[in-house]
Amino acid sequence: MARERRGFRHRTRVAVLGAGNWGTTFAKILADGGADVMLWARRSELAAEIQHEHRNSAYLPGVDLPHSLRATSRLDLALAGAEHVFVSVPSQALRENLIAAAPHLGSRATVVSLMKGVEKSTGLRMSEVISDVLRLPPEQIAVISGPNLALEIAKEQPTAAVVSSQSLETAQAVARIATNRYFRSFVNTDVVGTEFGGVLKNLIAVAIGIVDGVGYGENTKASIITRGLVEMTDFAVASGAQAETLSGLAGLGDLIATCQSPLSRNNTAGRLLGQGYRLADVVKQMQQTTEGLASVGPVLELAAARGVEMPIVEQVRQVLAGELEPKDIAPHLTTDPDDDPKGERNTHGQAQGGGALRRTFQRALDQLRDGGRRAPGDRP
Ligand SMILES: NC(=O)C1=CN([C@@H]2O[C@H](COP(=O)(O)OP(=O)(O)OC[C@H]3O[C@@H](n4cnc5c(N)ncnc54)[C@H](O)[C@@H]3O)[C@@H](O)[C@H]2O)C=CC1
Ligand SMILES: O=C(CO)COP(=O)(O)O
Repeated sequence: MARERRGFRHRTRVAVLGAGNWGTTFAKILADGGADVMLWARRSELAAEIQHEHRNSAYLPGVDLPHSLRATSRLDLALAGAEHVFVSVPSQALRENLIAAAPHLGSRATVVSLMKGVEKSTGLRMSEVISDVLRLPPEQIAVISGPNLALEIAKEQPTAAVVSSQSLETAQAVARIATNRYFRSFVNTDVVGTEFGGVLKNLIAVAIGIVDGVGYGENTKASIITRGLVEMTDFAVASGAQAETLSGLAGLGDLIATCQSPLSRNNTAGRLLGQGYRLADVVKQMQQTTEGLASVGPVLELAAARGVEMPIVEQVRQVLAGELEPKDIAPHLTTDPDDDPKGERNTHGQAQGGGALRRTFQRALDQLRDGGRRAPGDRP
């Protein structure tokens, strides 16, 4: 935490690894919040542009970066003395980057994932990969997620996010430095829910892009978003998350932002698929990280292992594999509304989950009736 001492202002030393859209934007958030930030870019030309011209023209055109933000392509310099290390590389490259960073990492540094994917080869969440490679105790690991389209934040449009760590103190310490006049970090201790919120909303955003590309309208999209949130919640709860987290910033909040915005790469990739492009062409066209395309397989494997049905995510897989026409994607709505007035059943008459979500809303209603303060979940 930045603190005053006899006129000397201590600025927390932090490193950000990965100078793409989100890494650069997050480095700006931290620098504007008063931290002493060193951003690591793989390419020396990019590091030089950020350091000397205060720009990252490839990823954030038109955005002026703070002059206090320094950049380097040397990992050892980026990590020297860093108390907190924020990581924003593509999920599939996290492990190799952590292995390279490990020798330069201070033994007490907190490592914070900014990423929204799962490792394809292991099915591990990003915080699990961090734990696996670096052998850090849970209180030195945190994750950040929320409705955070990078370019909007780089333009200083007000936004909120959640910092999550098993240790509330760690989450609060990270939230303090990751807060400034346009960015507010809330905290929770539900790492599983916070991470899976970010992973799963990408898949629903791909589905929304697909139906948008086909030309379907708002009813289809609203149905997919609503049923998608049920799938996200059931999957996350079966994985050990708290349902409340999925109705907070890292779940519903991010789902709304990503499904609505043309800035979303997942949404854009889906739209191209819906317009009839084949997956290989879409991948070629997407110059930036599109996590949802890599997460579909591992998420469905985990869902099968946990006995969770994910009809929308399964249809996304089928479209990606060329097994389903984009126009045939459907939100699997109730076929007989009288059959199940409270829940929603699929075409086979099976309950489509939603129990956890319903319980959350019920608890929130009960709290309101009791004169309670507010639903649990993201806290200031
Ligand atoms: N862009 C956004 O609005 C947000 C992105 N995220 C997450 O942040 C993570 C990174 O995404 P973006 O910054 O948007 O992606 P990006 O594609 O803009 O940037 C990725 C960066 O990683 C670098 N990179 C690529 N392969 C690498 C490797 N093997 N080793 C090291 N660096 C490598 C690229 O050169 C680039 O600088 C993703 O998990 C994404 O889901 C989270 C919130 C918002
Ligand atoms: O995570 C994001 C917004 O919160 C960014 O979404 P995309 O990765 O789809 O661009």
